[in-house]
Amino acid sequence: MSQAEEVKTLIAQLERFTNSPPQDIDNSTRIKLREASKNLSIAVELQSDTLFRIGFSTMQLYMARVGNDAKIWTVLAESDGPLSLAQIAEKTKVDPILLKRVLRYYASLRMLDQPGEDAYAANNVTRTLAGPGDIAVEYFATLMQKPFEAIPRYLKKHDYKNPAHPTDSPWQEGYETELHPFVWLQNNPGRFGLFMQWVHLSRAGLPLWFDVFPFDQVVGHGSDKNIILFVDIGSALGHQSIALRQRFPDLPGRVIIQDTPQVISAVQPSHDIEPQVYDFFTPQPVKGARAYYLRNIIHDWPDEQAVAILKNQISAMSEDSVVLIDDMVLPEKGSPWRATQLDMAMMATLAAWERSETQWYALLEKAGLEIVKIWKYTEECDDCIIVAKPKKAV
Ligand SMILES: C[S@@+](CC[C@H](N)C(=O)[O-])C[C@H]1O[C@@H](n2cnc3c(N)ncnc32)[C@H](O)[C@@H]1O
Repeated sequence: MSQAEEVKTLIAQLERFTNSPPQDIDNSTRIKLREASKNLSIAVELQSDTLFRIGFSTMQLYMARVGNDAKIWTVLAESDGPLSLAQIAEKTKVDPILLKRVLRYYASLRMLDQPGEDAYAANNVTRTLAGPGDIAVEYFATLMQKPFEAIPRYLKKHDYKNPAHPTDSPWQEGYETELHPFVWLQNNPGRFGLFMQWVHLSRAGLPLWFDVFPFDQVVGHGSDKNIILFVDIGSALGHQSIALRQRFPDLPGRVIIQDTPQVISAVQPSHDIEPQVYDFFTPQPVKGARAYYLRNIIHDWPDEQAVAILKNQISAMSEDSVVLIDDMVLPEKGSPWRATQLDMAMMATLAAWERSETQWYALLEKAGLEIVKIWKYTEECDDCIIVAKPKKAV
């Protein structure tokens, strides 16, 4: 077969799968298929394709927001079948002349399907944007817009040094503030709520850490109702602790969630979980717990603060205690794009970072901890549970 014939066959196969996406494949194969087709698409780009793809990348976000604001996504997603332009205009009150242009844009970027000249239907992207996607669009188009836009300005001004001070990053440049984002967010409760929703949503649908890490065996073995089983530090509203209780309903032991006064005051007590105000820059007050769990906490901070947080836990640990760090552990090559984008967001907002395995070993060494084992539980972000113990106790 000539290369031209080979390509023709591949195009036919890709079109077939695009029209009817394969259902009977495991998640790992689905990711490989997604990446292979995306990589191929970029590999065959002309110069002008690249310029349009990158140059217009923010347009898609703002046009997605138009779809939220004008309820185009929900109108389509709630319909049992395709709708005409007139029907969508009637329900959304968007000028039909404008609407036709907007729908044409969405169809060209597969944000909806257009099965006929005057027929528009929801696809997988539309349904995401109508559902939880509206939160993500709102988050990136509002809260993240200023720090992201400030990245080049900030880096140039700072001679391209890696941001390493928590209150000196593109966030402060973009918002013209001296406040750390967590303090800024506390002063802006509406924005804080949006941030928390995004934190939750950003991992929706991915495996949970105890799908891979055998918590009941490694941490919960021989537990009883009097032991402190799990301390969830910087827990937010405690989603992970609730999920843990739901997964191991018969595992006895106390579960404590800790966060700032503002967050803890918003917690609705449930699942026998004890909320507690705690500042992780002070020594841990809960002594001798089986597990001190930090999910997406250490990645929020540069090394100096990360070490301080970890040292504050060591002073409370007993022989049986472990630290469980739930964060990304990036490989030296081939990090997933979700992870690298989150890493740039950490740089832009918190002067913080997602760390590679080498960097985790170095950081924990500085904090006086030794890594016992790293359990990877997502392919999308290389999320891992790092099990660590104080150096002397290993
Ligand atoms: C990125 S969120 C992670 C939340 C949660 N662990 C999760 O993975 O969903 C960081 C959390 O750290 C909390 N936090 C920030 N500074 C803190 C401090 N000094 N002491 C305790 N919690 C703090 C924030 O309120 C927020 O809930």
